[in-house]
Amino acid sequence: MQVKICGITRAEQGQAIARMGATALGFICVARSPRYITAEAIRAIVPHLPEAVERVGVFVNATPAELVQWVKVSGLTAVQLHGDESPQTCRDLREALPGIKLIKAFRVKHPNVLAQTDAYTAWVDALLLDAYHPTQQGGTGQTLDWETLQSFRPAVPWFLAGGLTPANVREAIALTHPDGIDLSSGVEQAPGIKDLQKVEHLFAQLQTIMPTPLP
Ligand SMILES: O=C(O)c1ccccc1N[C@@H]1O[C@H](COP(=O)(O)O)[C@@H](O)[C@H]1O
Repeated sequence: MQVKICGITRAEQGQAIARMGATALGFICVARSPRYITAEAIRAIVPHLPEAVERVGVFVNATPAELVQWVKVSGLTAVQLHGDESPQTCRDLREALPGIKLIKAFRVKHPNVLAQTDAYTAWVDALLLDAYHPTQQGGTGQTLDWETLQSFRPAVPWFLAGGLTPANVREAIALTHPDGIDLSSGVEQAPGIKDLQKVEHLFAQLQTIMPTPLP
């Protein structure tokens, strides 16, 4: 099970969370987010992290040229496309960002969004499903209707996101069987500041359902 913890802004927190067993750390590269971090600040954090941990930049409708520049400056190993990026944009990014993993995120307003994901799987490494919110693009703490995801089995691995917490993560996994989970506001004390006790509680919960969830 992949475990991505998103909204990292501090090196010591990223390091501690990686040590607890996160397989990926997310950095919010969206200027209007309260969890925003610059490319230069990510670059300063990266040397403190284990090499094996994926460093995921989260973007909303950034252009390919902007993404190339962010990756070059920051040391990201993956980008999460959390806006309305088209399959063609993902295809272009595949070429523009060789060696960088692409994760296409969908904010699921209605279950029919799931059918749209098929058009992306040839161009991305993973999908991510997040909850829909009318005014915010992510980090909302809203959950999806997990019942509607029970038979979601795309051709690439997928992450469940949206309002996951140490208290609900076991039920969410049991109902949806994702390849990975992604948590942000459910393990933070304030936007951009993680609550390490909550993260520890999360991994303790995961340990009860997967004896060896950690890398
Ligand atoms: O966290 C943000 O501020 C954010 C801003 C813009 C796009 C995505 C953002 N976060 C992503 O939201 C999901 C779920 O967050 P939560 O667990 O419900 O708080 C996660 O994938 C973040 O990467």
